[in-house]
Amino acid sequence: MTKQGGRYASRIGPTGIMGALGLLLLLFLAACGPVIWGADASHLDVAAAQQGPSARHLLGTDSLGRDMFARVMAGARLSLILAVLATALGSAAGVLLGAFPTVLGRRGRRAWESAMNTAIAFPALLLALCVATVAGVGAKGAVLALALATAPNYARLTYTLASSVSGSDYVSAARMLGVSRARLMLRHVLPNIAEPLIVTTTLQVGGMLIALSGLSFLGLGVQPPSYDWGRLLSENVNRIYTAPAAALGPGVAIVVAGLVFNALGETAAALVRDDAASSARDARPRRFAGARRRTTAGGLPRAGTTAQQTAVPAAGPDAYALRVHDLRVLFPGPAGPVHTVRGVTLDVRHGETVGIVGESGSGKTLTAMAIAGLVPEPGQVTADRLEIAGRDPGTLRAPERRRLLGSTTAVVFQDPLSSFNPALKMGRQLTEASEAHLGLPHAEAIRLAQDRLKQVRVPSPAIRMAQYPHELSGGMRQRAMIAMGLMGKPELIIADEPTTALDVTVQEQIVRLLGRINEDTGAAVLMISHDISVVTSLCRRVVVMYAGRIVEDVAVGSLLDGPAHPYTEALLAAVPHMGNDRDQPLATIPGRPPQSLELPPGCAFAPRCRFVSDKCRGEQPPLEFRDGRRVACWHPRPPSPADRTDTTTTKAGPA
Ligand SMILES: Nc1ncnc2c1ncn2[C@@H]1O[C@H](COP(=O)(O)OP(=O)(O)OP(=O)(O)O)[C@@H](O)[C@H]1O
Repeated sequence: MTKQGGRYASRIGPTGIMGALGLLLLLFLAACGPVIWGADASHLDVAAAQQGPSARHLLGTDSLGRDMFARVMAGARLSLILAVLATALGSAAGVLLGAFPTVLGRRGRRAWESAMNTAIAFPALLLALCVATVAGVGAKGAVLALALATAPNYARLTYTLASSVSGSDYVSAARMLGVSRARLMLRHVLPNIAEPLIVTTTLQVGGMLIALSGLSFLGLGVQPPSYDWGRLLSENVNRIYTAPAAALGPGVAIVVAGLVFNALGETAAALVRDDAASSARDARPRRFAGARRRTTAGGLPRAGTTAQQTAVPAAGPDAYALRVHDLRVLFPGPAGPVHTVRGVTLDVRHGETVGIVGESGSGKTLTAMAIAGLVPEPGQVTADRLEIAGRDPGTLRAPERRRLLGSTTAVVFQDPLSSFNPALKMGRQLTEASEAHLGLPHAEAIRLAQDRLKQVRVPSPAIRMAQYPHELSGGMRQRAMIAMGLMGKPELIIADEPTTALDVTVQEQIVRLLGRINEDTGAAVLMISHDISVVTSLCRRVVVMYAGRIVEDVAVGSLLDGPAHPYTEALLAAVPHMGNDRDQPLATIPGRPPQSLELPPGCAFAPRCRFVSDKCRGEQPPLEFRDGRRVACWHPRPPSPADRTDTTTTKAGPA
């Protein structure tokens, strides 16, 4: 037995072993029951009618003298086949129905949810009885009725599971590569929800067997001369006090078979739970694993409000990899709309490296996700202008938009593990977009993927492509994610905290890799980080965000000479460096960033700023171009450090 096989066997436990043995017995009965006992089961012997148990007739005989034991054994085949058939039909219809909303818009999904909730609220057995009566009394009608009655439950389960998976980074990554909705569902969502669906289906077979027996018992299922356990029970139940064995035989068979399927389902569920727990343990060192990321569908910007901020200096129309003017993202909330990104204007030239920095919650990620069309619902995105590589994705039809984003933009997410589909090998994920968009033959797509992996210095690309994401180290996965972005010809690489989940040495390698790709391919890089020192090591320009707005946009050289916004100054002062006096506590920024719902009327940084004036509290400063940078402050700091005497930071005392 392999190591893996041994590990599973040791985790199956007594319930699983009983279930497995029971399943073998049921399979044997289904395959051989009618062959071995079929003749006895239908042999009429009126002289021996209605006998009690004896050595010849273990369970006695029925009213026509047929051997009840033989009938119970031979009846197993029809009982089991009908239960499996009804479960298969119900689950297949339910999964299809549950996957359907993924191709619907928001309104369509709402209507679907209401329809499903109504269908689920209707009692399943009552529905089955109605359908069985309408579809015709008999085995076919009973199977159809029960399949129809269980489909809505499956549909809702599939929908709920699919919705949770669609929020994961790897689905966003695949969406970003332009993978169509149907393909997303088939290759990325369904394989990852298969386990709970299989567990539910196994449990369902037992329930279905009991329900079908119930319909046969009521005379709505299997009709004579055919018989299943429910039918046998119904024919002999009137003798329960005189010859109980004849009635108890089929009853016990139903209960035992139900228990076998329950034991199998429970064992499968326990194995799935164990696997989930061990993957969670494996993932623990990745600091933010699972805490992220609200990126699923979400609209692309529509033209909306007027620009309120000063754009960066003019350049030719072809000079930009990205142009975004007055970008806004809001989420409807119980206390009114929550404005999370509030009028961001940002142009990135071809080949430029721009870093977005700011504390947690400043709107960095949502800005990037809005650009990539990945803001989760119910987020609403508007912009005066949004162009990637000179084209506005908002004006394109869905397939063209997918193609544009998939071929011109690459997104590197924070957690390299959650960015890949755990159910697919690396090779399939890397080649997917180029096969779908560029129409490359499979062999060529594989060659391209291997080239790209080499380009990002992943050793032995052919071996890596045959592995699953969890078999690669964190740094290697992040390189592979970058390679995946390079499968097209990206003009813009959006890297959302690409190093946060990695250890320090690997962080440095990834930052260097992004720099090299920028030089080699000329792709612009938009790097998001809360660590200003990581950004300055890669980027030539730094955009500082606070409370959903840009407060300073400055070249790295000028920034190191001296920041203009007190918030930028405070961020820089809070970076620990080798020159720090170890006896002194680290500098921190006093106070905390405002919540999106409680933004002050004036400058959002005012409550934490040492240079605050009445004007700051009352009026929001516009983002204005001055001294070669953009800054939103009523009291910008002098450009030269020599002119400064104050600091906005305080020293954190020892705990
Ligand atoms: N799906 C959502 N629904 C409602 N509010 C959201 C949603 N996603 C983000 N926000 C809010 O929007 C604001 C900006 O979030 P965003 O993730 O862009 O911040 P960030 O600067 O990237 O922070 P971090 O570094 O922690 O990721 C936060 O206040 C956050 O709570």
